[in-house]
Amino acid sequence: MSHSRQKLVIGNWKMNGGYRSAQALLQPLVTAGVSAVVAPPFVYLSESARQLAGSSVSLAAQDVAAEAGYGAFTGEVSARMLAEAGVRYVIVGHSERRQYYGETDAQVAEKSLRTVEEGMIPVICVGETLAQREAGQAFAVVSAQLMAIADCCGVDFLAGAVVAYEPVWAIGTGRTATPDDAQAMHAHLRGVIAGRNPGIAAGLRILYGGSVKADNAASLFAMPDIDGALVGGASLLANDFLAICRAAGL
Ligand SMILES: O=C(CO)COP(=O)(O)O
Repeated sequence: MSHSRQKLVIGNWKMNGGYRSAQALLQPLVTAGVSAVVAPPFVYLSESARQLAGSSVSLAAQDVAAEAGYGAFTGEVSARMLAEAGVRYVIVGHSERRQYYGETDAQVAEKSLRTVEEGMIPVICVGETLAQREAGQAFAVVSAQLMAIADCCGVDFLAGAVVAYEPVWAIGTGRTATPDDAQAMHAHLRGVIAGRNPGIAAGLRILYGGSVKADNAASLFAMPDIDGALVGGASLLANDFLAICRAAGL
């Protein structure tokens, strides 16, 4: 059974931007009327929401607190605050958070739950390291990361989520997974979810991330199980990001 999934392209600015460049990156997207999603750093979210009001561009946050509501958690930003600021998607479990800040699958699951509780959509990131790929463990590692979320939150939870496959060795390295390699992983993940619930698997959007550029986006998007992209470096170049959105038909 074929299932039409709307493509999704998210620009993850990471810890980049600057107040002026944030404005300069958003304006061409607004003018172009493209249905893209951008994830600026927390401090730019409110101002970005004002700039994007009435446009087809949506906002994502790069992380969220695992704790709900408000409370004494210095330095944390809660899902409720993000929702109030006009955020629609939240990136959770990015490999940089897992690697540098020790985020666990359990924390990623909690953050995903908080996101949905506040009416937003979690973008759950999974991906293997180069050592894991070379050891032939890529499929096992990545499906375990995804199933940890499904086990904790329930597989039905994925109906309101997006998954991003980002092989760690392809992030910021210029070394993109080949469309065939990415497709193989996406099909594997969809198959694992289908084992629990075929309907949810068919509707689940699985994005690819890792050195997606204007010149390789179309070949990735042509793959049947690649439903869009989570773009890092190229999302900081307005024309390149726009070209990637266009390649997705947005
Ligand atoms: O980590 C990424 C997006 O979240 C990918 O980053 P690059 O596109 O810079 O490789």
